[in-house]
Amino acid sequence: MEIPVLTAGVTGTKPKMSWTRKILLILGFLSTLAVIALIAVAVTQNKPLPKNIKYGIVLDAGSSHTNLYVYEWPAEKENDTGVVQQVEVCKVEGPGISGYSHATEKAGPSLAQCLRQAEYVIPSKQHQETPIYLGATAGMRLLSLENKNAADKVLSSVEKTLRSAPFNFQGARIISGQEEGAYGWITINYLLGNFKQSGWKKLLHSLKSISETSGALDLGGASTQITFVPNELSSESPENLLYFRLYGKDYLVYTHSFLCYGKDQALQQKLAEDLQTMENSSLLDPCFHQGYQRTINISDLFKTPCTSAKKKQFPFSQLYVQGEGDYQKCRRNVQKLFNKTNCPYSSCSFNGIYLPPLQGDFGAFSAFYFVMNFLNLTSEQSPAALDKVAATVESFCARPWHEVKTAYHQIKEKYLSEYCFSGAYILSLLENGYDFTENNWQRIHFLGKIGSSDAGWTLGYMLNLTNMIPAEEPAVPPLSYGSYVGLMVLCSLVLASVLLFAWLLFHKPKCLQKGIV
Ligand SMILES: Nc1ccn([C@@H]2O[C@H](COP(=O)(O)OP(=O)(O)O)[C@@H](O)[C@H]2O)c(=O)n1
Ligand SMILES: [Ca+2]
Repeated sequence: MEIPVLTAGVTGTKPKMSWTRKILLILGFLSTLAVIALIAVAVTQNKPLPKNIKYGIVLDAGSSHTNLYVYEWPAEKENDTGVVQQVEVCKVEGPGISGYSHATEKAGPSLAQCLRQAEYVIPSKQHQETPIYLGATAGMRLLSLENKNAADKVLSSVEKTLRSAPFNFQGARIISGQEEGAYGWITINYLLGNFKQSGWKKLLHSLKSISETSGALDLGGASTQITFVPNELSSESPENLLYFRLYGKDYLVYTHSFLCYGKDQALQQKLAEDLQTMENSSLLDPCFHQGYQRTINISDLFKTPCTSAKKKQFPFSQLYVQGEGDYQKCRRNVQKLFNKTNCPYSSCSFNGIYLPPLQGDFGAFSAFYFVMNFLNLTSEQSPAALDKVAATVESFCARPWHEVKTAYHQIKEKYLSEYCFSGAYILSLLENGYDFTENNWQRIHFLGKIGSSDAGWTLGYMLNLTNMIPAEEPAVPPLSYGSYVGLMVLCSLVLASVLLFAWLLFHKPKCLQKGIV
């Protein structure tokens, strides 16, 4: 059988390629190469680089104990919002540093174990560049009022120990109540992302010229702070007003710190007040559980500047406290700590201190959280109404001490015995002191942590001292690096397709010609 020979069009010599076809072919080849190169660049450049992490340490020297916090953040993003987070907290054994007034040289060494813990958490090659700060709060404020010399010695001892640690020592000092309030407010708003204004929120805010921040309520052992942005600007009491410019926005913040109104000093005040009308040494106390007993040295009760004005001669040296477990009576008892009679301003909290009308949501942390969390009253999903909170404290106070002790045997007796008083005190402070009502009660959010970081003043303090909160919004390129590369690849693909299409259009290859395909 003869095999048909296809000879049509074949002349024996190769057909000459036209110059336009050649250029198109070269262009097509080059754009394919460019696309491959761009994709390769996109893939390799977007691989996560090894993270460059920075660290900072803050010690919160509170009246009851000291906590050491380690924070970390990516070095490149120092000025962004919400990038700093807590990676470690270490609770120092023993009392707060103000508790070393009779053995001041022991204050510093008490911090050694937590410093070693920080050395372990932070890579050794970064120890030298890691700043370390210590801020002391109301316990040291009181000690310095009572015995300035002892307070100075405690701070020197603490400084000596911190200088001997391998970190970059930046100072150990007593912070003011104003700073404590302000830094607590900065911390929670930074962690809640309230300073960051992106997308529609930014547009909405610039239209309405508002910026929603959350107020801060901090309850310690020796002082308590209230800080928020009031609705109307008033210069009635300038010492309570602070001005901040953060991320391109102005904030006028009201703050006040009540020394002696932390929950431990408030209890001392209450007992000192009770003593004034006592004829013998035994006190039936409605703020402790029935069956609970405690003996208190009267001289200890009047040592603190919070009670010294009530000091007088008593015919007994010890006070025998017997629990009665009566919440209503306790509330009436505690309420006396808030003097509402004189107010030289348009409105006051108590003791003649200016307080503008409450505004917005509040984050309540430290002992506000510890106590409410113990009483199971911190659920964010179904926040309890004020009457439910009062009923819960009331029924807890009514439980006999032996029952409470058995039910919560894992909790230290000192803490456990005072939750009834603390619950009543918190309600009295918020209701009688600050005038929270059933209408705005649910705007209080009891928070322990936000993300991985504890709510408290320490983070705000570090952000401020390391200049990590810029006054102006950092200029950011309109596109992220990834989006830029992506867009480049897309453009090249479009270009390549256009070229290919042009080539097909002007130089129809045979396979596309009618009749063949
Ligand atoms: N787990 C905890 C830890 C502390 N606390 C209390 O929280 C308060 C912390 O106050 P603090 O030591 O920071 O004192 P300030 O210097 O802030 O007034 C103290 O009254 C502690 O007893 C608590 O109730 N439960
Ligand atoms: Ca505190």
